[in-house]
Amino acid sequence: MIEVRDLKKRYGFKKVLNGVSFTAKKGEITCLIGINGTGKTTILKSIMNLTPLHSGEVLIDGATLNKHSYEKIAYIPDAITMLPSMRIADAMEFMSDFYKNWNQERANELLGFFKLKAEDRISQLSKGNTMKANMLLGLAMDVDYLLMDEPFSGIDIFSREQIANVFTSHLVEDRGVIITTHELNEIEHLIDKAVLLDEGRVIKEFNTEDMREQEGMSVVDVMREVYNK
Ligand SMILES: Nc1ncnc2c1ncn2[C@@H]1O[C@H](COP(=O)(O)OP(=O)(O)OP(=O)(O)O)[C@@H](O)[C@H]1O
Repeated sequence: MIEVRDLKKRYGFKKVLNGVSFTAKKGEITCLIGINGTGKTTILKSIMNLTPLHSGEVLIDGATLNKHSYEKIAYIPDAITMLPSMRIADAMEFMSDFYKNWNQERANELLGFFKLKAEDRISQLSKGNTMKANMLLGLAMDVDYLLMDEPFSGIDIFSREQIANVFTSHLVEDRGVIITTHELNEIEHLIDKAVLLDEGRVIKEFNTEDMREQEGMSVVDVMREVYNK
């Protein structure tokens, strides 16, 4: 389980995280939801220790972040970090050289799943295919937890559906996923837990199935209730 405890973060004088706490379990998809600028990316970067925190802590399977944590967790940012001149095959080779938990077999399977060609150059990929290549590089890692920042942002409905399908496939299996979004349409049915954020705070955290069964409310219903106040 990933436990995020009372994260506080400022950029200069601007408070971005005002005491964020939530948990994300293995085998579940946890979705961080909030409008632009609420701090979703900052939370993911904090979990990965990519940005210094003012206070708070993150525990991965009960332990504070240490060098072994990175063998358990992969971060898929909202833009591909490989050089545009690289072919997808070069990017895969780079990952294989760099990370010992790179799984080439899964990477090859993901190529087929996303209908990508290994010989294509990153600079020549469409936006949707760039996002799929980006996801491939993260999903092919043998890790217990995946953090995905806005995987559906700005891409067409067919690519969004294709990416959504990956969540129900064995390629995600029983891993723990934290995903951020400000649009829920394609993934509402996939998520196990919703964490609603506003101005750097968690304003509601709930299990989506329980909410449906006990209150008869979808995630979008809860969002309308919470954000339209
Ligand atoms: N490096 C930085 N320096 C200063 N301010 C920053 C920096 N990075 C982010 N911010 C500010 O912190 C706030 C939270 O940003 P963050 O990217 O975490 O939000 P977000 O919820 O992921 O937004 P989006 O949905 O647009 O991706 C924003 O107001 C943003 O302008």
